[in-house]
Amino acid sequence: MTQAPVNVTVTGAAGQIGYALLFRIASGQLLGPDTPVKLRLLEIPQAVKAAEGTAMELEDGAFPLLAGTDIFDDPKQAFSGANVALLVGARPRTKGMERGDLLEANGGIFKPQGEAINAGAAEDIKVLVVGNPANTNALIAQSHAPDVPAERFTAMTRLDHNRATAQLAKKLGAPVSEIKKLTIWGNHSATQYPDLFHAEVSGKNAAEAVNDQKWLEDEFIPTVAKRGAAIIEARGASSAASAASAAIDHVYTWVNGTADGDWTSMAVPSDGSYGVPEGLISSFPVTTANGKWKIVQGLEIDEFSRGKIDASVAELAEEREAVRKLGLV
Ligand SMILES: NC(=O)c1ccc[n+]([C@@H]2O[C@H](COP(=O)([O-])OP(=O)(O)OC[C@H]3O[C@@H](n4cnc5c(N)ncnc54)[C@H](O)[C@@H]3O)[C@@H](O)[C@H]2O)c1
Ligand SMILES: O=C(O)C[C@H](O)C(=O)O
Repeated sequence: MTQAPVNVTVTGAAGQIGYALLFRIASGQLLGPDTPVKLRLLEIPQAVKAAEGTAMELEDGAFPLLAGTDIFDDPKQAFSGANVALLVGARPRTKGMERGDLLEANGGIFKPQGEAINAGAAEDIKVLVVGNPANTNALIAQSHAPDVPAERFTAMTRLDHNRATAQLAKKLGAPVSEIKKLTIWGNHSATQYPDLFHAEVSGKNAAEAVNDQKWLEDEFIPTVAKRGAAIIEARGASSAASAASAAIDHVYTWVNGTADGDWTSMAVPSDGSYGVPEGLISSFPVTTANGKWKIVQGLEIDEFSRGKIDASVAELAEEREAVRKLGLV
């Protein structure tokens, strides 16, 4: 190890995504094979013991890039000096819980975490929110970190992006590596819009290669948008390894850059591009370079896509209104 370790804070470390994520971070897949990492795990007090068990297993992995693991139940300590923060721990929806209750419960998590990031994270902090409702949780955290540049707060739609890539590859019998420029627009929810009209398969337009609007509308979009629910139905628990894998992809791409001629999907604070109200944390096509993301500009949006993007963005605006009323942003 030649460079100083990068501090990676992971919340919800004893949860199922945490279990799938931490070993991949320790093995170098989050930041690259030359970057040592120090893990800072945040859990609620009742789950600290389980997190300690995971830390023992991390030790037993003898990962050359893992410079240590510390466990906290206090956000201020966990985010102190953090260079990368993966906000995975969230309050799941339970029976009888309304959306407003869920937003309020998560406000109790993401407000203090935003404040802790503001108070003590490193200058170059990059935040990825995975815990649902991810876009609005990211907005809550970002609103409570006024000294951190807003663009450092992102939410995860990479899992949706990867799901859409896999579905398209299957439909066309093409390798996933041939699929480029796919976009998820909007919210990480059933209203999200996976866009094939700008995507390419082996250099050709994906929507033209599919040439089947019925499949696109009746199968592709609902399959991708409702995949999370389908996994819960099949597994009896929400996606974990694929979510962890997407979190790795999201941060790796943010830090190491998108390939020439390609882009990825990230939920980022809108600058008003494509008519998405400023400040909403909405998914866009983005390129990344030198640790910074940029929304891809100048794409033509046809009427069909416009309607789908507007519907998902309207849901994000409603969520923002709901958390505004709760005094959370
Ligand atoms: N954005 C996405 O694509 C995506 C995909 C899958 C899952 N998710 C979401 O990710 C979240 C985590 O999923 P999971 O399967 O790991 O859940 P889980 O219930 O297995 O684990 C969540 C962990 O978070 C911890 N936690 C709760 N409050 C916390 C707090 N204030 N600080 C620190 N830790 C806290 C819990 O103790 C628990 O260990 C859920 O909200 C889930 O809906 C998002
Ligand atoms: O946890 C969920 O509700 C689903 C999850 O966001 C997913 O997309 O798999």
